[in-house]
This record gives sequence, structure tokens and C-alpha cells, in this order.
Amino acid sequence: MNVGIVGGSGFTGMELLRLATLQPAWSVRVVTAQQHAGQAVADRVPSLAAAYPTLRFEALDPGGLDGLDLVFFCLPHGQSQEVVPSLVGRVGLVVDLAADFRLKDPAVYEAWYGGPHRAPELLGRFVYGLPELHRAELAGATLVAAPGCYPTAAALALRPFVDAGVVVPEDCLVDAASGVSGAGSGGGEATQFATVDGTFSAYGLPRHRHTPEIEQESGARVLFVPHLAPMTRGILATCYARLGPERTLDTAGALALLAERYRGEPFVVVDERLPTTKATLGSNAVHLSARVDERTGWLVVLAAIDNLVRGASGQAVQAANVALGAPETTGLSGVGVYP
Ligand SMILES: NC(=O)C1=CN([C@@H]2O[C@H](COP(=O)(O)OP(=O)(O)OC[C@H]3O[C@@H](n4cnc5c(N)ncnc54)[C@H](OP(=O)(O)O)[C@@H]3O)[C@@H](O)[C@H]2O)C=CC1
Ligand SMILES: CC(=O)N[C@@H](CCC(=O)OP(=O)(O)O)C(=O)O
Repeated sequence: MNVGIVGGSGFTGMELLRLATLQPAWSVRVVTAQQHAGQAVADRVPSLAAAYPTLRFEALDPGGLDGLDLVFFCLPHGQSQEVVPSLVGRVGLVVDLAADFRLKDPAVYEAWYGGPHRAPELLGRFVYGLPELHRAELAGATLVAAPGCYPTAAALALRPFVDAGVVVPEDCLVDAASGVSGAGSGGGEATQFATVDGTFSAYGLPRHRHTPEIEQESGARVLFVPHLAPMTRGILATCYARLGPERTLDTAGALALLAERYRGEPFVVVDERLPTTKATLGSNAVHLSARVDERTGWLVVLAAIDNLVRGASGQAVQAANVALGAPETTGLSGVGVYP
């Protein structure tokens, strides 16, 4: 399987290069960069030197992707919609890690991304790459939009309760914190050590662009408040939902509902123990837990992921495995690195 990684010199691209080494049938043929074009992969990412001793980043030339079996796009938002339309039908499978093709409604895209979509005709053809929610649509797909990092955690946490009808979908909040790699390798002053070390801050509220994506995939109307945490990787999403008027759910019931919904899922861990980002480091698993506060009538669901694995590149590989008909777990592990 001949593979291309567009935007391979960024954080998600590097993680895809690492995960590609664990795929028995993949061979990375093209890896592109902008500022880093011409540089050896091993110079930019020394941890990959043994796997890619001679591979170099090259400038993006869409023609150079022609005929590849699988191409991952890891470009900043808004860039892949310029390139992907010319590649439809010329590449076996496109997996886009940016937000360009995640939202189904072009009007919603325009409202949250500040301008009209430049390939709206493709929005309906992309499958949202969250296997636990869209596995059947993903099988055989040729265009996949990999989910955003915060929406992955929030949708997997809230969707089971919305579907079960036990919460008020209009009364949901998502309070989430991300490590700084979530901002990409060009984060600048906002993510440098002196700015983030020893502090914890909120940003982007009340109109972070992940809000409509969380709503699309969770089925809830949410107030979303993201935070930046002084760590490299990880997202912890604390999701709150008001219980329905019957108030039938208790903590044991909430945990049982999650366990039942995700029974047999290779990359979902449902546990009474409260999730931590550290336990997900380097793993493709999402760790979920829940509590019901019977005093106030609110459900709290917590989800932890590694933003670069389950929140980006690992999930993109998982979705590609499903789309290509390979075993879903090929080249992926749900076991983290600890401590
Ligand atoms: N970081 C995360 O946790 C997550 C990121 N995503 C999404 O994945 C995408 C990639 O993110 P991430 O890897 O963090 O971003 P980075 O900023 O780290 O990497 C961006 C990549 O795109 C290249 N690039 C930038 N501009 C252009 C351009 N105009 N033309 C061609 N290549 C260009 C860069 O090359 P160079 O560096 O050589 O200039 C680099 O390889 C983004 O859309 C992001 O939102 C999704 C989920 C989680
Ligand atoms: C910490 C941080 O800045 N996180 C980014 C989200 C991560 C990301 O890259 O967004 P997508 O998942 O949509 O691609 C942000 O809030 O914009």
C-alpha cells in the first residue's frame, strides 16, 4: 500500500510517520512540508531516524500524489479543500485530519470558520471518521474526515446518554483541557514554555470552532469551554448533562450504560476509576467514566485521550483500517506509556 502524508513535518504528520512503521502493508512514498521542504525526516524528527534513514520532506505537488493508495492530509485548516477536489478518483483513499470536511452543512461551516467552503459539493461525500459512531459508513469509504480532538472525547462521552434519552440534550456543557501539542508545531508564543509552564487558562469561549462539530456528533446542544494545560499531550473532557425529568439514572447505571454501548470496542476503556490523560499517553484508547450527582440532578461524563493519537493520527489510522477492510486494530495499541 503506497502512502502519502501531506503536511508530514507537523505534529500529526510526525505521529502518522511513527504509526506507519507499525503497519505491515504500508510504505510511505511521499511526505510533504512547507518550511521544512528539503529537510531529512531524521533531522526534523530524530525519533524516526531508524525507520526513515533517507526519506526527505518535499514541497507539496498534487500531481506527485497521483495513484497513491492512501493519502493523509495534515495541513492547517482551510488548505485541504483547495487540493483534495483535484485528487478525488486519483487517490485510493483520502483521510483529512483538518476540519475542512467534518461538518455536513456548508452554512454551519461558513458560520464557524469565517468564510464559505470552497468545495461544498464534497461535504456530503466525506464520512466522519469516528469508527465507534460511523463504522458501517466507513467500510469502503474513499473520503474520510478525521474528527477533531475535542469532539472525539466529547462525542464519545455524551452520545450514549443522548441516544438513550436519559439526559436533556439542550442542557449540556463540555469543559475540556488540552496539552499544547493540540495547537500544532507552529503555536508560537502562546504555546512556548515560558507562556504555558505553571499556568492553566481558558480560551476560545464561547465560540470555539469545535462547538458545532461536538453538537453534530453528540446530538446535544453544548456550551464548550476549552483550556490549555501545561503538558505536551492529552485531553481531558469533563462533560455535564442535566438528567431528564424522570431522573432514573444513578452512577452505577451510567457506568453500565457506557459499558453496554462500547462492549467489544477495542479502543474504548470504561472504568469506575476517573480517567487521567497520563494513562492514555501514546495509546489509541479513550478512557471513559461517569458519575451522577443525585443532589443536583446532573450527569458528569469524563473522557481522556492522547490528542495526537486518539485525537488525530491514531484515529485517522483506525478509520483508514476500517475503510480499507483491514482489521481495525492493525498497527494500533490501546495500551499507554506510563509513567
Ligand atoms: N495537533 C493536534 O492535536 C490535532 C491537529 N489536528 C489537525 O490536523 C492538522 C495538522 O495539525 P498539526 O500537525 O498539529 O499542525 P502543524 O502546524 O504541526 O503542521 C502543519 C503541517 O502543514 C504544513 N503546511 C503548513 N502550511 C502549508 C501550506 N500552505 N502548504 C503546504 N503545507 C503547509 C507544515 O509544513 P512546515 O512545518 O514544513 O511549514 C506542516 O507539515 C490541522 O488541521 C489540525 O487542526 C486534528 C486533531 C488534533
Ligand atoms: C490546544 C489547542 O490550541 N487546540 C486546538 C484544537 C486542536 C486542533 O488541532 O483542532 P482540530 O482538531 O479541529 O484539527 C484549538 O483549540 O484550536
